[in-house]
Amino acid sequence: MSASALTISGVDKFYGPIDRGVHAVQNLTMEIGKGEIVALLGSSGCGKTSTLRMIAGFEEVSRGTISVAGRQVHRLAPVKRNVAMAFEGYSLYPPLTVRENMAFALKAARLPKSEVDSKVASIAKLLEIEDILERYPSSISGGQQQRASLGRALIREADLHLLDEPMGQLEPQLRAVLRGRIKHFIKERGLTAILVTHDQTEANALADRIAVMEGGVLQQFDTPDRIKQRPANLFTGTFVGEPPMNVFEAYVGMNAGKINLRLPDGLSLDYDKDAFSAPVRDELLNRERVVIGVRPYAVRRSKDGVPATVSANQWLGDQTHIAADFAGGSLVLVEHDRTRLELGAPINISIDPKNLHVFDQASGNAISHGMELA
Ligand SMILES: Nc1ncnc2c1ncn2[C@@H]1O[C@H](COP(=O)(O)OP(=O)(O)OP(=O)(O)O)[C@@H](O)[C@H]1O
Repeated sequence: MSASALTISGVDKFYGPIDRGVHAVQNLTMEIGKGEIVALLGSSGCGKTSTLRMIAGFEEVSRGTISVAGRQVHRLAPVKRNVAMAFEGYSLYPPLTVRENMAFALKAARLPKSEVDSKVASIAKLLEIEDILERYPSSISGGQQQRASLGRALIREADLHLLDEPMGQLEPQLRAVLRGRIKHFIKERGLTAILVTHDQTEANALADRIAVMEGGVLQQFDTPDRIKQRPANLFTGTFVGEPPMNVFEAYVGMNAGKINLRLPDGLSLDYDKDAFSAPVRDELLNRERVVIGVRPYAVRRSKDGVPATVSANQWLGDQTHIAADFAGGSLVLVEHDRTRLELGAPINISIDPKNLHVFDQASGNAISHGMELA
């Protein structure tokens, strides 16, 4: 990795007294390289905004340290951190026009007027807000305010750009266009950006690495592909990916030379011993119970598979989502063709062992992904 743009070490955030208040962020440690785009992804209340606000300096750190570009900043005022932030609540200066809001930091840094004008013009074009530059924040829509706030952050030269739900108010089409442009803008200039989002499409599209958070705890910090292919635990496995990963509890056994994963309702997935690598096989056979997971795209129908009953069937225009009652629960499979299956129809499903994710039943931590140990 290139030089560190941000180092967070053992950071805790309590709202209220330390060790007694709300423990919003728990022992967070992460390092972000210069030029990286990182998404903090998680559901509401997972601690992502608290993390961003501690980096910016709008919330105090209860414990631990934060360094930006090699300089400890967690005790400094926000203006001393050389960090630019676009806020979810926009926080534009009401008495200033959109142009003045965007130019504010550049003027304060005494950049020549011609340079300020050309920077404002190019970012306004990028964000499609050229027509509202002379308007005041109170007279523009929420989506326009959001883009103005984003422009005000991106225009600055800073060690770190923090973007809090930067496109939450925008329509899907505009959001998709801007995502591409913003990523290009950030990469072209070698900026380092951290964005907070609960939208995994946004995280996948923009970020080099995604930090998945839940309950104030960092669950996994990795590339989008690795998070999909090698989820660290049941939480990331089921949180990231659409439709979500199917999961079932299973008893592990060995019968007639086969490894059996016994599911509720007397069903069993049976695999040749050699279907798994020796280390994975050993880990499996060392346990009585596990949780198995399979992505809906990896479930196949096959004549000699395990029986299930269709409970829903939806054609989405480019793929079919089939839900089936299976092993005392529900299983979703995705097929690329238009599949005509009546509700209540019997099907048989099979799961290739290379697509099987296995998790520890007690901790939820991943044991194996296909052939490889986690
Ligand atoms: N000022 C505050 N006082 C007390 N508790 C707070 C405060 N701000 C946040 N919290 C709590 O801290 C936890 C983390 O909140 P945070 O806003 O960081 O989560 P988030 O993942 O960004 O959520 P959202 O997506 O809804 O903004 C939540 O339980 C929240 O209720």
